[in-house]
Amino acid sequence: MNILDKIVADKHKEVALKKNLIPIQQLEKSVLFEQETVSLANSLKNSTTGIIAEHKRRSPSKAVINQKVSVQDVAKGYETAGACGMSILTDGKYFGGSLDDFLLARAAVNIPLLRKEFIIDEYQLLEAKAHGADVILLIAAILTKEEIKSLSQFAKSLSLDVLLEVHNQEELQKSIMPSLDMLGVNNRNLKTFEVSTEISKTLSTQIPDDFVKVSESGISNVEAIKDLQQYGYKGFLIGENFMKTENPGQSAIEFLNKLK
Ligand SMILES: O=C(O)c1ccccc1NCC(=O)[C@H](O)[C@H](O)COP(=O)(O)O
Repeated sequence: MNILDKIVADKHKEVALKKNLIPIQQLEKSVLFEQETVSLANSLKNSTTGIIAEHKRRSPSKAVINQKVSVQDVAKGYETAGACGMSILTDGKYFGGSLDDFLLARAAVNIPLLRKEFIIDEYQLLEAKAHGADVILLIAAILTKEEIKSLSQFAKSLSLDVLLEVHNQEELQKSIMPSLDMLGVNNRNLKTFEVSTEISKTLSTQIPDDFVKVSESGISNVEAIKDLQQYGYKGFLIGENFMKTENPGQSAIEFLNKLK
């Protein structure tokens, strides 16, 4: 079994347990559930930099990245830097994240927040909404076309933006549908962990103009962004490059200063 299959198998068990612990009605009663969302897609469209900065303590490909920094400090640093949005890993087992991290970031900043999760069930979208998310991620590699359609439509009914992630042509072809706001190309093959921004370039011409194009993973310098902008990319998801430093917020500030 590859790592992605393992993550998804664990996620099914986790969601089944949570559904018994916290009923949907309780999620819907959260004050944040009623909060108006801010569109990441609009923020990217209006930006010349397009950085979505990520909070990521560890990962299957890199083990520990940063266990020391506080999520609030990271969030405030990213907002000060001028990031268009922040992505927060909420998976505990493989990434060391949590929904508590999400709440702390929500309380600290006003920029759009993306719940970075392995979404396989509508319940996780209600959780995202109840914790103040503006955007959710759907990963084509772990969902059927029908699941992408129903989950994205449900997310839109909750006023959440949808970022759909692909890694190859087949995933892209099954995913193009009007209930998505952004199409992300993950430069990391989630089964082998190989990383190359070439895949963003190759798939760029096949992404219709109606979607905001986002390039994800393995971006570590301003030159890579300038290059990807030539292929129509408006958003750039960066995690490790900031998180591996002692002060991720400060690293984002320096990075964006070079980009502006
Ligand atoms: O990062 C991993 O090792 C990983 C492994 C398996 C599934 C997902 C994984 N990462 C999620 C992401 O897509 C990245 O966190 C995100 O795009 C940022 O990437 P990076 O800038 O390379 O940290």
